[in-house]
Amino acid sequence: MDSPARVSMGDAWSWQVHPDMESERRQPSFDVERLTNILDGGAENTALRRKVESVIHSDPVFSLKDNYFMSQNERYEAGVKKKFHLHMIAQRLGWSEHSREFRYAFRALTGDLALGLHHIFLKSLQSLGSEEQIAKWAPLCNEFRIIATYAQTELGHGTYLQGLETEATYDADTQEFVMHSPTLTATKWWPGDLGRSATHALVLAQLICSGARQGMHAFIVPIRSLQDHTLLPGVTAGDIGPKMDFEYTDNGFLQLDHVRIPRENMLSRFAQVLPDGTYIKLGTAQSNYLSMVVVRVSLLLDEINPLLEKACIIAIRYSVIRRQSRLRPSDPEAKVLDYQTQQHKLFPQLATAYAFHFMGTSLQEFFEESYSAILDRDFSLLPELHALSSGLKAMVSEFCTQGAELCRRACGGHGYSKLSGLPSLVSRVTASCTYEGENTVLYLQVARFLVKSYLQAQASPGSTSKTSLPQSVAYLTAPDLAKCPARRAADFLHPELYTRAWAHVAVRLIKDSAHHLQTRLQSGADEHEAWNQTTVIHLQAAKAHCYYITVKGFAEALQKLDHEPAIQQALQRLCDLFALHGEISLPGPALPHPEGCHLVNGCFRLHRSVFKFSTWLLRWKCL
Ligand SMILES: CCCCCCC/C=C/C(=O)SCCNC(=O)CCNC(=O)[C@H](O)C(C)(C)COP(=O)(O)OP(=O)(O)OC[C@H]1O[C@@H](n2cnc3c(N)ncnc32)[C@H](O)[C@@H]1OP(=O)(O)O
Ligand SMILES: Cc1cc2nc3c(=O)[nH]c(=O)nc-3n(C[C@H](O)[C@H](O)[C@H](O)COP(=O)(O)OP(=O)(O)OC[C@H]3O[C@@H](n4cnc5c(N)ncnc54)[C@H](O)[C@@H]3O)c2cc1C
Repeated sequence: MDSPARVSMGDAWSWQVHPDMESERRQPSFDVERLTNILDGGAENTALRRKVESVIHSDPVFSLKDNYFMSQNERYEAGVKKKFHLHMIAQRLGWSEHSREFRYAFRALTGDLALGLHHIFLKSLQSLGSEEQIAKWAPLCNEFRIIATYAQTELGHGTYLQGLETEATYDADTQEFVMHSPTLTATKWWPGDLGRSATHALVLAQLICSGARQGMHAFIVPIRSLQDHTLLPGVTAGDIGPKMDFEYTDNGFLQLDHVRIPRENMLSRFAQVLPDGTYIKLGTAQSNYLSMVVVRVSLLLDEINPLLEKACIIAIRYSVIRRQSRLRPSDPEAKVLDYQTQQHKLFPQLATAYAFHFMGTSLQEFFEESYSAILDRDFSLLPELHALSSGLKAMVSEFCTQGAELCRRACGGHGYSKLSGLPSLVSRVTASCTYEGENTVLYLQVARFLVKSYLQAQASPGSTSKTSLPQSVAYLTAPDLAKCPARRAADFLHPELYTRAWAHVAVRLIKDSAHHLQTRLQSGADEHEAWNQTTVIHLQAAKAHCYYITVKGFAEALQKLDHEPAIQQALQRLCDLFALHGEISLPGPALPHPEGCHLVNGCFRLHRSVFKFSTWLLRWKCL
């Protein structure tokens, strides 16, 4: 069970649970252990998670007590020490690289480990490498005989991958690639573990062979000696210096001066260069972007949403034991959680964390189904997977960043103390809006997919482009709501209604964005200018689509809990709150339309009643 909150009992500090916390936890309406099992994916996983957590929390090497008093160098050294200490524990206990044990250990350590990019290198190797290359390099990584990073972003380009300047020129005479940074802006900048740790880098570079530029490909480049860790000839690298967070990761820079690597070092699942320099394309133009899709999906459940979950737990526990001011002059000082404004700050964040948990689980299932097909070079599901992973990474990181900051502010002065844990959660989750694809750019990728899907849905029946739509946009062809069926506020508490309402909002925005685009084109703007002039509404459409996907995923997950009525009812309140609060937190999509206003007005009235339900529920689960 949860560790007792250390509290002051008069003058003596004790490890007993605070009486206010104790009272909140008394007489739950549902079986908390069963809900815990559901969130863990089964009782067996709960037991395993707790076993791993006890190993981590009882080991003094993993103590966090000095974290906030360390310099950047000390944080980095501590991160490396913890990483290898965990690796030795894993070897001793038989935890394998992709095991549940490792996931639980990482989560228990709040990712406070160095060499995070070493694992992103491994994911990229498994996505882009041939079976032979995986067989060669994966064991070296798993046994830490090499330490690797993923070096894609340059000083001059992070988003626009077609603009990457690092070159990989094939020399048929020696069957080697010549890796070179032709300009200052070609300097690789940001890759984690590059500044001091990595011995190898997966360098994403423009392939030049047979006299042509073939686009971005991935090359394994040795950068430091395995004997004495010094930089190899032609390699300049170092740390990029202080950052907003991630002090335990040595984000670095890299310049290559005509560094030669063997032909076999280009990852070749989707493209090959033959000894004579012939280029063989085995995938699509974007196949080498696959590793970013893989990482975006993995970050949702393993890195980003857990940061909001932790912020909610800290802030709601604080709000139960913090007493401030009086609800009535004759009352004792009130728990700040009893103020509706405090509930209005925190409960939607908790609902969001639960919504993202269930959505992330269903995205993971879709990912596993489509990823294995893509590895076999069936790319039919890749456009939908790219759109889903891009949009949901953008939305989850945006909402988790906003939510964690709200939780921090809800804790008053203590929320500004690093010792609360909240400032670090906020500064860490903030980075997720930028890394692995800047959010605006990723939302626009979704918008591009939505406009294409909408036009496909509008194509005349029987026309060649009238093929069936991908599952996640099937709602574009569903019969639209002629009028909002709700007649009173309580009608909005029906998942089927609010899911359809969100589909309606998304369809309307997608339709508006497509029509705006058409109008610009008809007024004479070329396709690029017309697109740029309508990107703000495209962004709204993409956000509404992602919110609809999340509401739908959460509601569908709860339908599978009929055998757990008490838990289902409790989580239903969270789903209601997430769905309805979205109409307020994303006011743009709903307001302009009569139904939309009806929906929002209903939400405001309803919001309070949902809060009443949730006050009682939510104090419980996360305490
Ligand atoms: C514990 C540790 C935690 C922290 C770890 C942090 C680690 C961080 C690592 C990094 O940040 S690594 C670097 C990440 N960088 C990016 O994500 C770059 C973002 N930019 C892009 O993804 C692309 O450049 C773009 C913005 C999507 C643009 O692509 P492009 O330049 O090719 O032009 P478009 O015309 O927009 O797209 C053409 C075509 O390609 C499809 N597409 C684009 N990306 C993908 C993809 N990833 N997978 C599949 N398909 C993709 C796009 O939909 C277009 O398709 P069509 O519409 O033409 O069919
Ligand atoms: C903590 C952290 C860790 C990182 N780790 C790594 C790593 O390990 N390896 C690695 O390769 N990279 C890494 N990165 C780099 C990261 O991937 C890039 O910062 C990210 O892709 C954004 O690119 P950029 O910084 O060039 O910003 P830009 O792309 O220049 O974005 C700047 C602004 O321009 C806007 N913009 C850009 N293009 C468009 C467009 N087409 N339409 C509309 N607006 C646009 C963006 O929305 C944004 O507002 C890391 C970054 C951070 C913060």
